[in-house]
Amino acid sequence: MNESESDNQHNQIISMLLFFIKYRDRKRSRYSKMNQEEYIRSLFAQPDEILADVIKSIERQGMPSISVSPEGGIFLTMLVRTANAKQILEIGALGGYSGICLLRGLRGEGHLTSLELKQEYADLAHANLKKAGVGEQVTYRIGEALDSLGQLEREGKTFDFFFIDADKPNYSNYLEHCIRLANPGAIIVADNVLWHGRVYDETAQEDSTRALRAFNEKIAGDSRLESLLIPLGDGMAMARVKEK
Ligand SMILES: C[S@@+](CC[C@H](N)C(=O)[O-])C[C@H]1O[C@@H](n2cnc3c(N)ncnc32)[C@H](O)[C@@H]1O
Repeated sequence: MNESESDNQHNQIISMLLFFIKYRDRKRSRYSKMNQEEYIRSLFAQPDEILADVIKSIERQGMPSISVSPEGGIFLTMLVRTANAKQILEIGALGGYSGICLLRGLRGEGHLTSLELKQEYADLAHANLKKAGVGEQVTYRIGEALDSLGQLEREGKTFDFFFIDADKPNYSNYLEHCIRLANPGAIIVADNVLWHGRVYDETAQEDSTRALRAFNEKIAGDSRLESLLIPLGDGMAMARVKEK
């Protein structure tokens, strides 16, 4: 072996060793820099083209990026399916992300009534639900959700599943309406109830924080409900309306 061949062989061995060390370290550090949310998401939230397009459409329209988290969306689908819900009420549509997740949980027949303040948001949500193949199973009611809820009560409508995800100061009012509109055994879910940890930071006293604290106390203590707060995403409160 001449000098240049020996150098070549030496370089090849070094490259193989470096490759081995890099591969070993990558395997070791797969999870090391993840937080709890990223860990859960990496395992359970599979790439989803339909939902990714919803997020892109929201950004394109300059709307706020405040859809439910991917794992929260999966949870909604599973809950609707497990509850065997047929009639669903959503408060806060935005671009339709949660609407798609809720409708995915239906076993065929069923309907989503979605309350949204802004016509242009409901229009985008409806377009996205149509693209997802569930556009026929939704009705949007535009305006203040409290007005729409009163209207639904006057019409004698009832629901099996509720998702509260709109203005935080009204969460307790929304809960009261949902209980009145609930079929026995109905499920009520509300998003963002940990409010990035502010609800248990007693120095945090903004209106939304105080309202969410009051909501958590109400849903935890209401004798008409069985309830729990699940630390998923930004916190999801969940309750089952007891049979009377
Ligand atoms: C957090 S976003 C909803 C996100 C949506 N649930 C999702 O995950 O795809 C809140 C939505 O509630 C709507 N909203 C806010 N205040 C409202 C009100 N008083 N009545 C009805 N909708 C309201 C907003 O316009 C916004 O679209």
